[in-house]
Amino acid sequence: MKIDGQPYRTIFPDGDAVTVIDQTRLPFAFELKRLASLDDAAVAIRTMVVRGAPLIGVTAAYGLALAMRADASEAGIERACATLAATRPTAINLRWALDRAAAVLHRAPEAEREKTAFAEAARIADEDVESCRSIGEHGAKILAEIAAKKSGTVNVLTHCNAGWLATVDWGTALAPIYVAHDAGVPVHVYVDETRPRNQGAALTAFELNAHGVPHTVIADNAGGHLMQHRAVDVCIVGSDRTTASGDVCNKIGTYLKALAAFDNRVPFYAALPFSTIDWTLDDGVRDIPIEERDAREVTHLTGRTEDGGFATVQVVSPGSPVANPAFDVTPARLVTGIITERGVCAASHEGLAGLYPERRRAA
Ligand SMILES: CSC[C@H]1O[C@H](OP(=O)(O)O)[C@H](O)[C@@H]1O
Repeated sequence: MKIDGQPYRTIFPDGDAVTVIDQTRLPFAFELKRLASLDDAAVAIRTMVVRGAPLIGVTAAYGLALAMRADASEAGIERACATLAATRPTAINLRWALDRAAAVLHRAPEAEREKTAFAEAARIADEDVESCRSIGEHGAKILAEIAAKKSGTVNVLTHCNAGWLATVDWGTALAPIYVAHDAGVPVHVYVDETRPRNQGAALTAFELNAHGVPHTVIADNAGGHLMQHRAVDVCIVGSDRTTASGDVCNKIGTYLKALAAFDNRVPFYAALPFSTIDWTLDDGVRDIPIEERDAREVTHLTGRTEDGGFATVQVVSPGSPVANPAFDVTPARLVTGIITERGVCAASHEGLAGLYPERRRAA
């Protein structure tokens, strides 16, 4: 997407390294960061310099390529994959990208593995851009239908950041909003701030401001009230891992929005590319690993001071124990539909197998 008229991807090759947007500095500073080694890539994922399931996967693929420069042996591939896989456990795109790139590398001569790995990472990145653009096209039809039916602005609620900053470009949940907005469909977005990392308030708001999309930032706890008062026409969220049965794992708090949507008969969609589907799982609540992040993310907040600097302050009573699960799972029964690069389907085995027949399980 564009920043001050300049087109950007969230990650791109930069000589013998890769450059990413440092998302920990947004929205108050737009800074680029060079990743020149496996460890640089691993730290960037773990500390959320880069975040968002598809972007995590692409960064891991480039991290594997950077690792090949140092050690392109079979053991080097395994060690690099283990290091990158250990950074964050929930987004399936990480494992998916590493498995895909490693399979290509095992078939390549050792001397060609660095070049081969960079080429595969670039292919994964390009595919992500095309998948997300297609998600936007399919999802925009839903928004256009709602706007036409009500003869007015379609109000979308979204949670966390599933925009172009969470992918290589376009985004997943925000892609339909960009496509609809650019096509002249009147769209307004309620942006959940999304405690504790505030990806909504910091990143989604930054994106929508940059693209000129009307939006309103709200406290996480306001969404249910707005849905009760018919202020929300549809919810669209992203996903870090969706099971073959349509259970949707996403940022903590998504499940609560889905419950409020279900209770108020507000359509609730998850937008995700093929690389976010875990075909090996059926019961997401039971089987998807939920990342537990550092307590400091809950006890402290970092933001801009009145004089334009940065500061971190404590917001929780000292000494109180803290829990910080980073994701939750919305059961398929609460999901109206899944918006993918191949179209929109029901959140079910049948729905997903209909879009991905090559994944249909033997009866
Ligand atoms: C398009 S994936 C976006 C997804 O990733 C976010 O998690 P995190 O910021 O911790 O990487 C969140 O769950 C978003 O919905």
